[in-house]
Amino acid sequence: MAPVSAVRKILSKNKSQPRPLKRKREDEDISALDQRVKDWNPKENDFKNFQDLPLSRPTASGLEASHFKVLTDIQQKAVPLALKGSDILGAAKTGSGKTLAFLLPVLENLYRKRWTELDGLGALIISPTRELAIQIFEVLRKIGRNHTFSAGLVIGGKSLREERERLGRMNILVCTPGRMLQHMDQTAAFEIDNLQMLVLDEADRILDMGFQGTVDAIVEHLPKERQTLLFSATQTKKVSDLARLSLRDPEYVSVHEAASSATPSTLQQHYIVTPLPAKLDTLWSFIRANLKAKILVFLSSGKQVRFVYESFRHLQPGIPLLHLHGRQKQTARLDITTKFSASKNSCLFATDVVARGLDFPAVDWVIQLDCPEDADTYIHRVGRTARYERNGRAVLFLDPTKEEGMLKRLEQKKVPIEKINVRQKKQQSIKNQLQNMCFKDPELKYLGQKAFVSYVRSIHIQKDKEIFKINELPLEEFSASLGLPGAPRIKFLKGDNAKELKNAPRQGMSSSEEEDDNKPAIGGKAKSKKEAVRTKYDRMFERRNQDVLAEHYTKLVDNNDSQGVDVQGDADEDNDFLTVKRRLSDIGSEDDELKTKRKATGAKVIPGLGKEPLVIDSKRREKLLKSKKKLLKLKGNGTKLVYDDDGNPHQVYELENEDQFKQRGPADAQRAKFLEEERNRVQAADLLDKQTAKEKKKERREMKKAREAADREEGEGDVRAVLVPHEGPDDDGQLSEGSLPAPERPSKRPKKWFEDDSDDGKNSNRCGTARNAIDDPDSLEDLEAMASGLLG
Ligand SMILES: Nc1ncnc2c1ncn2[C@@H]1O[C@H](COP(=O)(O)OP(=O)(O)OP(=O)(O)O)[C@@H](O)[C@H]1O
Repeated sequence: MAPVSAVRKILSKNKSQPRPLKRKREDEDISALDQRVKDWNPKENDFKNFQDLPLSRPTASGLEASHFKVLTDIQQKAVPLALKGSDILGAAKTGSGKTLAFLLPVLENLYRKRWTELDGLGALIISPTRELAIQIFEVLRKIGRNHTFSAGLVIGGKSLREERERLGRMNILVCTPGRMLQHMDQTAAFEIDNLQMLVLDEADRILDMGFQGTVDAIVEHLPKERQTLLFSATQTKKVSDLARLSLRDPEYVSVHEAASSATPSTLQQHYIVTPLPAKLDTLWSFIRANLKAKILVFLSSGKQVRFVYESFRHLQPGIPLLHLHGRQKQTARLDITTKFSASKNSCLFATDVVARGLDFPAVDWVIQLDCPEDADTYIHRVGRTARYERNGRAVLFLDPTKEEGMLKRLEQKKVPIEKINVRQKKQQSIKNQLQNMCFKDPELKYLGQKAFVSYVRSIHIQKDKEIFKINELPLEEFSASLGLPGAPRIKFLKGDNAKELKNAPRQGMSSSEEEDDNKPAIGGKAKSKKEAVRTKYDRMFERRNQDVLAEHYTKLVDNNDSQGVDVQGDADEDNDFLTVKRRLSDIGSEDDELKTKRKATGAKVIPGLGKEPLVIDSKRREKLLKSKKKLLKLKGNGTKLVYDDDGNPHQVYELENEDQFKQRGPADAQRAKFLEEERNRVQAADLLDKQTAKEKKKERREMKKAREAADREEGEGDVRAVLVPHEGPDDDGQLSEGSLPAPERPSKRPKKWFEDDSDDGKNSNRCGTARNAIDDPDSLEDLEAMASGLLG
């Protein structure tokens, strides 16, 4: 997992005031602030700066230290309403400061509620991608530096157990939907009943088809009484979406709705029409002409990203190249975003995994080599440049078949875009070089083939057929332009039907958190057959040399000689519970055979398990009986029996006869019933576990509260926590499931963990604690090192 913060407690060094007196003062301050917020009327009060807002001292000083002074439009409109507790539907252009617009109310509202570590999770912030979640967490860390909340990041990439151990003590969580749901379902000690605020950043994306099931399930776990904030540059107003979140009279705050364009005014937007087979030449020529720029290039799939990155890298354009897509490891992804953020000139090839929310500083150009799936995606992609009053430029590459349709969509969304032409003099062709490279390097050729297939598939699955017309594309020439000897044959999956089309953008356009662009496109059926899901029963029957199953196995599987078993030839045709049909009456025939043999020879017969019976028909064989070891070999293993309540022995695995099985109804119905019963059983057990864990936790919390109250009375010290990411083991050791960590005893003053330009040593938190300087972390490892340094 990514870092999760630890709760730190800091001893106040201010000895001048007795402790109970200080606490009383703070209580009075918070009550006064609360009253100010209640009485405050944003319409009557003229305000431009953060210091004009009724904010707590920790937030105000955090904002100041982070150089935030003047509010942006969306902050001016949304923050006051959110401070007063309204549900908000916030819409504002990209790069206009929406992150602060929801983080400030989160900090302030929890602060005014006197939220402590013991109150559990107070706010949940959901982001569609890991990168964005990390970014939000970083901003939270900056402006929340002087608060006492614990905050964590739950985005996957590390073991569930590690995350689970710290979840119980978090006040604010920034997360991605999939991982969050996993915890909600599986972590007994994770309590969300107290949640006060739910925030969805990029709300329209989180509420769309790709995340629908997950988000609905998350919301089911949350209390209905809460404040909900939704933000996006392309906000959803769909009543059905809002109903799913049970918003209470939401305030729609849209600061740029009346504006003439949906994109920042500092953004220059162009498009060029370039035939599909010429697009790589045009991109190459563009990069060669802008070697000193910072360029972000969007492609429609991870495979395309890899091919263009690898082939351009071989060609050495003279600018650092980077690539990013959802199939990379988390550490690599973080490393690349950090590198691109820090670089002055570089070119990043990426999928839509970075299309939303990411705040790369000073990007000069956003190039859309592949057409976005819709105008909203276009708006988010170009929004990676021209952020917060900076200039930026964007170029959309369109092949002639897409020009008319896409322009129409952009116009409908108020996107001002102008056509420009490529200077033919500057156009260079790399087709021959690519062909040469693909010829010499089979791996590159293979990447090219996959890129081709994934491109065609991404067009095929698009919903908007006015833009994406697969039949009009010159695919043969396109494949040649990638350097391929011929266009790979593409067989579209049967699954690419209307139903799949609904989710198509998430698979084909690669913007999903769990991006999967490895779906088979060629020979899809054969592959899917091979990769069909294997159940535990399938695996059980595939096993060989298993003592317990040996007998059944030989009788049931791979035995086509109709002796006892009738195995179905084509697993694909059979969706039954088990793929094996049994004739159990035959299994019992062994005893009859033995009896006949004995009768015929007059010999003693000793039945063996899974072996030929041993017939004692000579002296030599009789001798065998004296050697236990040899006999064992012949006899095979013993039979394990289980006894029922009446004391009757049974085989461990008892197979019922087919007629009986059939009598109980069709196999499908039986399977459904079995699954349903098991599900209910597990759910009931889960509820019980959760309930027990909750009760234990509550008990401990009450004891702890009482203990702390006693401590405070004794004037032992002030309890404070700072927001700090943490991954190393806590000083209080492992936290067992369902239990709450014992409170840490503040023994020494924590080291300083954050520094920025304004931090001249005079800035201190409200407890007056000095901190040691540590640079801003730029990798997960740095975050971990920093946190463990602190804990050490
Ligand atoms: N009040 C402010 N004063 C100065 N800079 C600000 C202010 N608010 C935000 N910013 C800066 O503006 C930039 C964009 O902010 P942010 O990432 O919150 O935009 P956004 O509206 O969420 O964009 P997107 O729609 O792309 O997610 C950031 O670099 C942020 O630090």
